[in-house]
Amino acid sequence: MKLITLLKDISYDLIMGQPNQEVDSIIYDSRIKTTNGLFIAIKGFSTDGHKYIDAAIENGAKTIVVEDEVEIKKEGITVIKVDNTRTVMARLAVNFYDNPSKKLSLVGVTGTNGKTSITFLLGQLLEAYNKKIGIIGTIENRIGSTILKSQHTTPESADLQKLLATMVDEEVSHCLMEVSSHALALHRVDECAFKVGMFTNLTQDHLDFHKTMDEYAKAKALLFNRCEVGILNEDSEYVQVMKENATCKVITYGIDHPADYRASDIHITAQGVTYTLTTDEGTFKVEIPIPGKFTVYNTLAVICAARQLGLSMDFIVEHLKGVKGVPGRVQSFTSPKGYSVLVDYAHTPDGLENVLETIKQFAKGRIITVFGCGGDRDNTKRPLMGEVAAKYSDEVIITSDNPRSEDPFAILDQVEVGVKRHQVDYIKMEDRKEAIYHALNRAGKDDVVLIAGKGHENYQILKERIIHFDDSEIVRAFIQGEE
Ligand SMILES: CC(=O)N[C@H]1[C@@H](OP(=O)(O)OP(=O)(O)OC[C@H]2O[C@@H](n3ccc(=O)[nH]c3=O)[C@H](O)[C@@H]2O)O[C@H](CO)[C@@H](O)[C@@H]1O[C@H](C)C(=O)N[C@@H](C)C(=O)N[C@H](CCC(=O)O)C(=O)O
Ligand SMILES: Nc1ncnc2c1ncn2[C@@H]1O[C@H](COP(=O)(O)OP(=O)(O)OP(=O)(O)O)[C@@H](O)[C@H]1O
Ligand SMILES: N[C@H](CCC[C@H](N)C(=O)O)C(=O)O
Ligand SMILES: [Mg+2]
Repeated sequence: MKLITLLKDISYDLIMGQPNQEVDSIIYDSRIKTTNGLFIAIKGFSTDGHKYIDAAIENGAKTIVVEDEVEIKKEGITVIKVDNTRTVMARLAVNFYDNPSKKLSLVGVTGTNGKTSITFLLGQLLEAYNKKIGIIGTIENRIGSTILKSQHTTPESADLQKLLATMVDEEVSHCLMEVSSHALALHRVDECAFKVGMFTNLTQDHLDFHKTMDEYAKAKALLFNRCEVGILNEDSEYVQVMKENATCKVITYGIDHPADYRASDIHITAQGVTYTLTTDEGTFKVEIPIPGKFTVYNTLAVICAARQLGLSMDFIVEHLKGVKGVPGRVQSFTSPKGYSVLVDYAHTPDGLENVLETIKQFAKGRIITVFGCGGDRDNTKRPLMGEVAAKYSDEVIITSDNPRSEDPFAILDQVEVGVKRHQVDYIKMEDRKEAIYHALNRAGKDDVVLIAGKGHENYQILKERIIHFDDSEIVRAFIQGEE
């Protein structure tokens, strides 16, 4: 494609070279080899892409897009200067891939917790309705039955538009995408046309990045400027921020407050939830084989979205009865010794509180919680998660999550500060496998062991390397050894 075609709707200065330059790919990482690549220099949090322009040219880039003045010695290079390379990257990618989000029904889900769960549940309903779906999110990216590895919950704009274009080529009719607050703030989803946007909830996380809850909420609210219909949780204390910023039609769901889709008469057991749904279409009995009050919220959102996408209420209610749980979300195992184990992805104070509240409702014995907190992430959530774990558990084992570049023992100490706020038996065991074994060895009949924080993850990110690590695999092997 010619550079001049790509620059449609972008204001820029041509610093050197020629606008008819051929462009065969859009990249933001100099380490990628190209023939006629267009390299965009992004000022990041750890480094500045402008430093890698020579490396990008060495690897085949012929066009460079910059924010700063740069000196380029090599001949035959075209340089374009713009005000903001992140926003321009999104526009260039949309032009390069011919605006793929307009060619399918794009559903975006934002909120602190529940995004993955909602995309998986809605995906199951749409597949039952014979639609070919795409998923973009934390666990994986998926095109029909083809699974692709995901690096981020929401990809960078250039990668995202490429993925959406592949979905269009593969005749995907609906793409269900998790939209993280980082993605909204860092312009990864700029220029995407969402048919439906969904808001789950907003509780503490990512304050290392957003600094305040208000800034975090405002980032989430950006989604509701980009969609046709916004589906909002009326029970969230941040729903007003979403509404104030929404330029789309709004539909609400909730339990505690009047809403367009409202659940009442809720029953929660270890096997699942049932509730009565009231909408302007009437009253419906809903049954879902996944436990947790959050399952009520997640399915209310899913039902609203499915109605917007044209599925009938009868179809939705019938198929929700048979949905499969989401990998690593309240995934349960039973030991022949009579205790049960839940592997769950709760990694925020609210997520952990929700899953522990659910366990409390059905646990006949003691609750033993094994968890930790990720490194290089919001460190203010660590004592809060410790406090929640101690409040609901009979025993707490503080261990490592993904320590990343941090000292794992220091993270355990920060969690301990919160654990100490309640009277509870606790121990710190840095090695996560040992910690899980310790918990399982101590569990007796009717006890429930919660292993939280890593859910579906099959790796552990340490300072120097990433190792294979899978909570479910460890639990399964341990329980098999008891048979
Ligand atoms: C805060 C954040 O999101 N940072 C992401 C961002 O980094 P950045 O823009 O600061 O980039 P940088 O590393 O400083 O580099 C600047 C530029 O130089 C380029 N570069 C760098 C080195 C080189 O040799 N050549 C080169 O060209 C880089 O490609 C980049 O374009 O862009 C990078 C490239 O895509 C990401 O790897 C990086 O993710 C970091 C590692 C990260 O951990 N992000 C997490 C927090 C994240 O995004 N999480 C959200 C939410 C999770 C959730 O709650 O669901 C997600 O959507 O996954
Ligand atoms: N609606 C909800 N409200 C509160 N907690 C929830 C909700 N749904 C799920 N959870 C809890 O949060 C954990 C994470 O859920 P899920 O993976 O669906 O969230 P997410 O928004 O995709 O998270 P991430 O930010 O990591 O992408 C679950 O394992 C469960 O314990
Ligand atoms: N999407 C979240 C996931 C956290 C999962 C937890 N296991 C961790 O590594 O902190 C994040 O990137 O903050
Ligand atoms: Mg997710």
